[in-house]
Amino acid sequence: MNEQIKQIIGDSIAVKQQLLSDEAMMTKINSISDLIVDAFRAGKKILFCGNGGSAADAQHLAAELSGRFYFDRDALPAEALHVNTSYLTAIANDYSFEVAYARYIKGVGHTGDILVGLSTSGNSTNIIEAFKAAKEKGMITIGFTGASGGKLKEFSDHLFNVPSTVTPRIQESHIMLGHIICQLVEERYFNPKN
Ligand SMILES: O=C(CO)[C@@H](O)[C@H](O)[C@H](O)[C@H](O)COP(=O)(O)O
Ligand SMILES: [Zn+2]
Repeated sequence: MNEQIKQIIGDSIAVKQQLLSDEAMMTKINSISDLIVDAFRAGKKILFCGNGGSAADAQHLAAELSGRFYFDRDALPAEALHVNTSYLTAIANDYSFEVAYARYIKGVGHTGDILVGLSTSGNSTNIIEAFKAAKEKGMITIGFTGASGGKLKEFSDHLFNVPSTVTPRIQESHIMLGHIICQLVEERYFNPKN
């Protein structure tokens, strides 16, 4: 029993250890954080989307920015696309779940806005459709996926493909990467004097 638990924790650490030793990953985290800061300075917003646990990650990360993270400061324009359940259930019921996020992007997306999609497989159709709609709107797309990147790779301007094929292990690294980016964005945008 304890061995199984240790195995799972070890597997999660091993994925993060790979990220830790990936210098290109450090560079990418830095440059994406700057890209998001630049977008906010230009009056743009960031949207997040995902399914299941990744929907939870999407709203978690959006709230770090729209709320507060490490210190008190003004809100940043960030939201997750699934949080309006009346919208989501109506569109899923009247059209299809596949188009729910894409339709929202068509309504609110503008050139230079950023769309972050979290999909461990990289193959969730509603996320891919959202990325296609975002590209048509001139938005910047950032994919968070598993090792292969799946179909989302093709539609991602920037890709964080975590080196694992196991959904929960990938998600655990997604939220770590997302937290790091939110911290860097908050520090760089507000430049606290401490
Ligand atoms: O949280 C988990 C598994 O850890 C699940 O809810 C998981 O997110 C769902 O099965 C998703 O539908 C998987 O979609 P995706 O990551 O392949 O886009
Ligand atoms: Zn989960």
